[in-house]
Amino acid sequence: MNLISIERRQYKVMTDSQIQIAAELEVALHFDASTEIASRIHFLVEYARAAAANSLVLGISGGVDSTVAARLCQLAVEQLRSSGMPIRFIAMRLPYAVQADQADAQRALAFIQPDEVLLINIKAPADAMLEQLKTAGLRFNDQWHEDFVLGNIKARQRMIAQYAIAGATGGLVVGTDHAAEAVMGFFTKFGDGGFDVSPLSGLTKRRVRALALALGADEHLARKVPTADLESMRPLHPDEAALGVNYDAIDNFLEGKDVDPAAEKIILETFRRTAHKRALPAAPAFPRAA
Ligand SMILES: Nc1ncnc2c1ncn2[C@@H]1O[C@H](COP(=O)(O)OP(=O)(O)OC[C@H]2O[C@@H]([n+]3cccc(C(=O)O)c3)[C@H](O)[C@@H]2O)[C@@H](O)[C@H]1O
Ligand SMILES: Nc1ncnc2c1ncn2[C@@H]1O[C@H](COP(=O)(O)OP(=O)(O)OP(=O)(O)O)[C@@H](O)[C@H]1O
Ligand SMILES: [Mg+2]
Repeated sequence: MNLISIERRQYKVMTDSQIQIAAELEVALHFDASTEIASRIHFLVEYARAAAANSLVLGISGGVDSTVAARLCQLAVEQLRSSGMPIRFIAMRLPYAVQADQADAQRALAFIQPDEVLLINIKAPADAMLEQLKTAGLRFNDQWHEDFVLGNIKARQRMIAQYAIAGATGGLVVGTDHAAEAVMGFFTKFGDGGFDVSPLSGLTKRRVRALALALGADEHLARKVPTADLESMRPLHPDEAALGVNYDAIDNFLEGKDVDPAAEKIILETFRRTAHKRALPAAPAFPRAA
């Protein structure tokens, strides 16, 4: 069988929804880790040059997404500096008190080798906001509800810290969103969903892990269990438990492979429900003057 017929056969089993969503999220049919690394560094280099940015800024959690995005940033700024542009990569540690997997964040920093590391503890400002909301009269259904609301405040507090540093240094905030999170709307709107450049766009989770390994990260970082780690009542709660479907199924869906019908149903329902998170703010459509 030649290459063309293999490709056609793979494409043929994709459902209409798979084709439409993979196209919307720009998931490539083919993947080669070293080509992806080169093109994503090239993107960061060209964008930062055109924007005349003095810095790239990104939070480092110890998870594989920020590990990969950060290493791409560091390699991009090194390339820019070698061509005479003064730009640095600022890695931000943004724990809420002491994070349970802080050793992994240190391990990630050792791998990334960022120009600069800034540590901001987000507990005090996040707690202060929650307290003010409660003082103003906000009531929660139960402790889980309160913890969930605080979780999104934490994600937005991290966004505030990153934009403060980017604003003060003439830099750009880097995001870690990729297709496997985007399809599920699994991010906090204007929290970790708020950024200027998105070097992992279009990748599935297994492709992010492949980039990690190709960049030289160790197996522990590359294979780490994904966690938003936003809930104080459930530290390191795995994304897959929260999503109700595993990343293998999400990746298979996006890469046009066979997916269990129950998993596909969850993915499609979640994709539709979270459309607003991938869109510009809703606005009235006024008829245009002729
Ligand atoms: N139809 C609609 N049209 C326009 N806007 C709409 C809307 N429905 C809700 N909204 C707005 O969207 C808000 C809800 O969205 P949002 O605030 O994001 O909150 P929400 O989607 O409820 O929660 C965020 C989810 O993402 C997860 N997360 C967050 C951060 C990082 C990660 C990770 O993977 O590491 C995961 C987190 O665990 C949680 O499950 C509403 O409060 C409302 O303001
Ligand atoms: N404790 C933290 N310190 C600094 N940045 C954080 C922290 N927690 C989350 N972030 C930022 O929010 C982003 C979104 O979190 P997310 O959990 O999706 O990614 P990750 O932790 O890098 O990888 P994974 O999804 O595999 O856990 C991170 O990539 C990182 O930039
Ligand atoms: Mg994480």
